Amino acid sequence: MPALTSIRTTGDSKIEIVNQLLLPHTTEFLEINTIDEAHDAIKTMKIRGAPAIASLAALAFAADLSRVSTTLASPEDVRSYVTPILAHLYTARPTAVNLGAATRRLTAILDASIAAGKSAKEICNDLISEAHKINDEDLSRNKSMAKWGGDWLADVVKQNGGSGIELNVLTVCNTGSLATSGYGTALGLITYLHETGKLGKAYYTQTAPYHQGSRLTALELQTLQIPSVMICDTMVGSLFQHHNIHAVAVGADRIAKNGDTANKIGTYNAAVLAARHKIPFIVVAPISTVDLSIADGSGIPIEHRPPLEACLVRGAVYPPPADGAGKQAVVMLTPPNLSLEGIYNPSFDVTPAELITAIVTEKGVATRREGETVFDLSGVV
Ligand SMILES: CSC[C@H]1O[C@H](OP(=O)(O)O)[C@H](O)[C@@H]1O
Repeated sequence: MPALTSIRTTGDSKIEIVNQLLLPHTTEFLEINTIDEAHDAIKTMKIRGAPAIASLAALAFAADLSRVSTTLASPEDVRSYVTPILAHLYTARPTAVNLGAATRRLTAILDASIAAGKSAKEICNDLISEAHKINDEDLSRNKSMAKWGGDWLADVVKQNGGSGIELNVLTVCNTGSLATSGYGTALGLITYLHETGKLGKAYYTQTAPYHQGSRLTALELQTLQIPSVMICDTMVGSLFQHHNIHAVAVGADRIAKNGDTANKIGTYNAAVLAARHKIPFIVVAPISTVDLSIADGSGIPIEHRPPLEACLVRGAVYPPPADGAGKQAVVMLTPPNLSLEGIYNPSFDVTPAELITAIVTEKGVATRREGETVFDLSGVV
């Protein structure tokens, strides 16, 4: 069965996303026809995943500019039109830097094309072409990262006396094709180990409250026929105590210059427990996730989602109705009179660099020097 996809473009260049709020039991594709629809889909998490939201923003930008380019007579008309659009898209979600990297990259193309004295039409073509590259390049870099990280892990296990096969890897959240433009980041590493005969089992946390793990990673691993085990978020410590886990591999939403990494809430917990059990902790993320303008994790903005989202269990009724159509089951987990002020709901946490064993990008694997608590990422960005 083919891998799932977060975004697809149809023959007549329409953009469609799968509504991830309804997965796994309902697969519904939504057309994204405007910038505002793209912004809303990102903000409400119909689409999520740091690289995937950057890809949708870029594709929506390109489609919008294609529609209006003939009305933009001068380079300054182009600048006046695209600048507020890029600024608006960046406001959709604050923590993942890939979205900001994409808008900055398009702004740089705008500046360079104007400085080169190009016509409005040429500038629009340059921007549209670059926007499509942002989406198109994701798949190949994910496969590069998967190989870098998978080969590194197998070598480390062998250096420590292991066989380098039957590797059991825990992951948090969802970092597969539903979070990217294909193959995934941390889940790409797990897929690579499976494809090369080195994987034992993939373990994954449910990742409440959005349940990226139980709703999305479960679906992806079953689709890819990768042997897997789901655990509740509270079970990571017990898993490490009673099972032979060779590594934890996670994605990232923003990596600071020193290697401190923001990722889905619960990642820090897993990192602390991995350190306690001397299990390698690997972050897998494209260079566009590294934010060298931020010195350390204290500078990473952490998104707090609406408190009500922490009280809901999104999913489907079980067993699925006879007609097979999944229903959106939304269950209030708290007393109806609970004040929303009494709910803490950060969507991400920051794992200090000292708890991270390796950071993998499409350029290679970075590890900390002996005795160092921070990374020098210059070799992998
Ligand atoms: C491919 S990395 C995806 C990254 O994004 C997820 O967050 P969200 O589902 O809220 O977009 C999670 O942090 C993943 O690691």
